[in-house]
Amino acid sequence: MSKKENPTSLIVIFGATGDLAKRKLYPSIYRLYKNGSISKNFAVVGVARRPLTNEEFRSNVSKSVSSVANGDGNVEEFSSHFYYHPFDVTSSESYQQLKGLLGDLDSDYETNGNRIFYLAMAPEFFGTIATNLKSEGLTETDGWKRLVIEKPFGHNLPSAKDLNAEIRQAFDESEIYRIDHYLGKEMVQNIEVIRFANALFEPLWNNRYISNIQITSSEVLGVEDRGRYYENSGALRDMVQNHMLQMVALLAMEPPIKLNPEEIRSEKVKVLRAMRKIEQDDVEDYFVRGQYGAGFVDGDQVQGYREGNSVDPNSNTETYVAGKLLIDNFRWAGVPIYIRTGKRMSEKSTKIIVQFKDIPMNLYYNRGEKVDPNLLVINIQPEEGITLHLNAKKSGKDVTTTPIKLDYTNNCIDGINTPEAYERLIYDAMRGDMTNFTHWDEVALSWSFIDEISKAWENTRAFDFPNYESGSMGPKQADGLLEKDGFHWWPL
Ligand SMILES: NC(=O)C1=CN([C@@H]2O[C@H](COP(=O)(O)OP(=O)(O)OC[C@H]3O[C@@H](n4cnc5c(N)ncnc54)[C@H](OP(=O)(O)O)[C@@H]3O)[C@@H](O)[C@H]2O)C=CC1
Ligand SMILES: O=C1O[C@H](COP(=O)(O)O)[C@@H](O)[C@H](O)[C@H]1O
Repeated sequence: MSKKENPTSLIVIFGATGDLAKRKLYPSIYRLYKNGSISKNFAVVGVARRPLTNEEFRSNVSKSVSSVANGDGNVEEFSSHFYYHPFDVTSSESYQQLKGLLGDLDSDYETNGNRIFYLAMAPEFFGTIATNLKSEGLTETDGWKRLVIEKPFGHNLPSAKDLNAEIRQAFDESEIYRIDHYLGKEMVQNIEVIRFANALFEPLWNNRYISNIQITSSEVLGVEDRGRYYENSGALRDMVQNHMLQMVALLAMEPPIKLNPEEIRSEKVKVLRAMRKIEQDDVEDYFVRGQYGAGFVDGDQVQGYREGNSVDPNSNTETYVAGKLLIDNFRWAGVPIYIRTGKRMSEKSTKIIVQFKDIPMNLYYNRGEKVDPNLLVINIQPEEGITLHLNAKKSGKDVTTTPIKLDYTNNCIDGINTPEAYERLIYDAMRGDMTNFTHWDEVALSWSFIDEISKAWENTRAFDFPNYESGSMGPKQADGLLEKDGFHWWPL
């Protein structure tokens, strides 16, 4: 990993007029620029088809960073580093002109030939772009070259393998940065620290003391205008294959011998390998799917998934998934990890709840008192922090118990302004730190787990769809998953 703190580079963004570039990438690069994390020796080249001049492009970039710039006077200076190069990425001839532009900018901005190619476009273009970058000589540079790839990385294991083989013709694995933006979130990165820097937790982090783990990532928004993409994806591919399984891997991995990308990835891979594969015939016992119908969100009536743009009125696509995962290794045998994620739920929230086993004998039972289990809650978003649920004595003369909470909230501490996930990840890609990007082995193992479930769901219609109302916490059947093991989703 490079130790350089102010990296210099050209960043070529394919998909420069798209939603992701405008909403996430430009504001993140601006924040890096504003807080001095990247040197002034950088330039960004935007690629997309629509005809824009450099001036029009810069003005669009300025608009998209205005919400994070808060009226700062440096937005124009920032936007002056942006260049626009319109072409259709499927036409190989246009890459030669781009090559010329990059050569000029390399010398104008003294970027030492360092290049990031950021693919923020529909995945069907990923392979073509990588191939053309190589065949047209854009990857021949005096500095380093890196390919940053957005999700989804394939649609299933065979297509992911094909894509990987295609991009590996042009880039080495050590140059491929597969984005999973959850790995850039402050509290997802904190999982390792909470586990490995606290004597209080690490000795208890196993099947002797933990009864189950629950990971919930709920969204209030529906599928909006992404119906075309989502119809081919569903919640399983959109959220579980990547973000949810990455959180599982971080929660369950063994302590790495060193905090370097290779060692961390190797431990995550072992977790994914140990995850019990679910055969198609058994999917119903472990997974529940849902699709939202009409309902109310913040008091407003909203339509169901099937009424959305570019969605089949009889769609079989799931907008909600709950599942029970088992990791068959020494540490985790017998501890279910429940996951759930969905759109149009009652709140936007991502949380991990670690439920500890009950104490061997409850001295307070005799008095008819129930003692709650200890819970460690890792709040990923919107609040960032941890809450520890304990039991203590209720104030007064009698010895009775009361649940108490120890809370740590990042957002409440003055001066803490945690970087956006994309801000961190772009910075890491510029510094050459691959820790928070997914290695091919992780992608492949995740797909091989997910493929069995998606095959089972594609082969059987969900006759009860839509089976949850917009604004609810998902289908009732998801409660059954935990109830049969004697647990329930914690409503925290
Ligand atoms: N939007 C989001 O919040 C998220 C997006 N992603 C991923 O990021 C990627 C981009 O998503 P998003 O920004 O939403 O997509 P958009 O549809 O908003 O943008 C697509 C971009 O690709 C350009 N484009 C399309 N076809 C061509 C072509 N043949 N040649 C050159 N440019 C082309 C479009 O510009 P033009 O029409 O001018 O050619 C546009 O700039 C996808 O892989 C998506 O899965 C991942 C997580 C979140
Ligand atoms: O990757 C994706 O993530 C978002 C949810 O991300 P978050 O950071 O807002 O939790 C999800 O809406 C989208 O469908 C999916 O593609």
